[in-house]
Amino acid sequence: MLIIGIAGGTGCGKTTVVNQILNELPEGEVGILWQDSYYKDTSHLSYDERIKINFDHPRSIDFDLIVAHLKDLKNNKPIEQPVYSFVKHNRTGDAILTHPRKVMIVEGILILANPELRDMFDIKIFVHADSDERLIRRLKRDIKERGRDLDEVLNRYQTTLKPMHNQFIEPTKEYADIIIPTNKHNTVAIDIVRTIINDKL
Ligand SMILES: Nc1ncnc2c1ncn2[C@@H]1O[C@H](COP(=O)(O)OP(=O)(O)O)[C@@H](O)[C@H]1O
Ligand SMILES: Nc1ccn([C@@H]2O[C@H](COP(=O)(O)O)[C@@H](O)[C@H]2O)c(=O)n1
Repeated sequence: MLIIGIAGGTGCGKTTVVNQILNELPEGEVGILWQDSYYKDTSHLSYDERIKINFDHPRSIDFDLIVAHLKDLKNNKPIEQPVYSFVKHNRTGDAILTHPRKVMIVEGILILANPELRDMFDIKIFVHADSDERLIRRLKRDIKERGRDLDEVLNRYQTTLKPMHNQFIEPTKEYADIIIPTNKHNTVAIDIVRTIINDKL
């Protein structure tokens, strides 16, 4: 099994890169773990308490569960990946049966910040877009897809997202084997990643 970690700040284009890689590889050979699926269970908190959580800090993520799931997949065991709701700020209680595949991708803002998880990756990719570009993309996406408004996104950006990005996410760029710039669509980088994956398979 080849395990690829894809990190980068919110809105940099990680999901887009994952989908581009998926399109380039044979169906059924690639599986994905989304870091967002592994936000800690917050069922014990009220909605008003949940919206105050700092979702850009590593302690908001259940890294132990990601690592355990990745180990199971490596041992050829399927796992139940939790489903997360950005609207409820909590796990939904559902899970997606995720089977081991030749290539497993782990995607998320903080996946290179946890040493145990980081050490499990054969290839580490950091997707980069300038912070103004990421903020614009995040604003559009969160309003359209995640039930947010302008004030919520800008307030979260100033209070937690930007400082956490500078403290925990940007520094993990140094661990990357490949940095993909996505201020524009970058088909050359995707071709290179596809070639590397095919080479290793
Ligand atoms: N290279 C790019 N150029 C322009 N827009 C992009 C690019 N990559 C992603 N986007 C757009 O930016 C938004 C956030 O991208 P996404 O892949 O969801 O980022 P992430 O998963 O890193 O948060 C999406 O609406 C997506 O269509
Ligand atoms: N309930 C939540 C949980 C997380 N977020 C934000 O999601 C971002 C990470 O996801 P990307 O797809 O953008 O990589 C992160 O920056 C959190 O602030 C949220 O808004 N609500």
